[in-house]
Amino acid sequence: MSSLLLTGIAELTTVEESTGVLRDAAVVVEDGRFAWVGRAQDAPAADDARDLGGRAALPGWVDSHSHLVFDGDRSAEFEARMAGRDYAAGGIQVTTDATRAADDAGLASLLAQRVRAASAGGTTYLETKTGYGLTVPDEARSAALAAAAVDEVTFLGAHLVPTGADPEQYTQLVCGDMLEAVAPHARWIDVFCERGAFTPAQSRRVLEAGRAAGLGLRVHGNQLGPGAGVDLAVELGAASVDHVNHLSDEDLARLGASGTGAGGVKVEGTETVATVLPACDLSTRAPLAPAKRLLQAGATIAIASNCNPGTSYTSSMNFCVGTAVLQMGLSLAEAIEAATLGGARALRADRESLAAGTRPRASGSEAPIGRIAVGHRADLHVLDAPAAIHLAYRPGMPLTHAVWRAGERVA
Ligand SMILES: N=CN[C@@H](CCC(=O)O)C(=O)O
Ligand SMILES: [Zn+2]
Repeated sequence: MSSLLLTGIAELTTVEESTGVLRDAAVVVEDGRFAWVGRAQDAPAADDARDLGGRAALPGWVDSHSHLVFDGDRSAEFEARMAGRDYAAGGIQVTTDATRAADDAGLASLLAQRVRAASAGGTTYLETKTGYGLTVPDEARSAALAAAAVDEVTFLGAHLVPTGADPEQYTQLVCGDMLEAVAPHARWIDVFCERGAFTPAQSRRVLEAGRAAGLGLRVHGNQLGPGAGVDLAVELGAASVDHVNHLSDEDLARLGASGTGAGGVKVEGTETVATVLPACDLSTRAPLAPAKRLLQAGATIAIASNCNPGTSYTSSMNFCVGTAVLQMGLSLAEAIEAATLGGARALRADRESLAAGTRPRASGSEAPIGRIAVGHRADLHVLDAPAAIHLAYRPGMPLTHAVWRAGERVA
């Protein structure tokens, strides 16, 4: 396999403690992984070389929360929200009806377009969820399509109790036949633990059933109001609890104690990551998740797009990171780490070997992601700017210049 030397990197944000931010840097890529990282003046020879022209580079974004398998349009719902209506979970049914009506080829094509758009925006590792099928065959179809298109698949049959269904019977279906049909395509199970969706008791049943089937746990929690999502996620050892807009002091303390920051568990790979979704908070006019306070409490945080047609119709991680800096009060370094290594931690993909009993990733790749370090997957995002702070300094500008995923140029 030939090696590639990339030089002309004015600023390289490695998200790796030992190297930090390097000026006048270079990397060597070989066999889909970083083989060398350092100052350009010290770079070894390689088979090919390319000069990036004095640009900034950073790890590819790890988008650990999206819902990309859907059809239909909900722009009218969004417009009504901008005119003052509140967001309610019930809108999920509108997308579910349109998704069920789509044929396999049409749905696969919509998904492929969305994955391409994410990739063109610097995302090199992508999770997506089911949750707009809500019948056994429709959820299995969504999971199978997702497994062919993204790196990580999450079963979210517990997204909404479909119209006309009995909540207890539907929860039973999710934990039984639906889980059995979807599990072969998925690595994770998730539940929307919220008023209007699933109660804490139903959520616990779903998560415990998923765990018994060998899936890792994720939770949508504390989005629309205070609730039991965080408590449940930490108690059951979920890899991530997402949204986290409405947190009590106890919730902050729980997430702090289960994170790898000051006073936290310090055992990487066991933390419950708090995933914040800045674009969703803007689109629903929700109070922004307290990302800075979570960090101060010792929590590990991730930033993700939550791309979906109801609450966050963007896969732009550049936008999410810029917003986290501008609106959530994170420093640039904190925001970049949350959108790269934080996402990798939320997917337990920041280390080489998978924990015993964990299912393989849909992408089949086992190289660690989220940092620019020797041995890590060569996921590189090059900006059309000399420094990464341009992500917040010039919000909304087309700053992605080039993207390498596992050593292959994808944008
Ligand atoms: N909150 C639950 N699910 C999605 C929204 C789904 C929808 O409204 O279609 C979310 O993460 O925001
Ligand atoms: Zn979501």
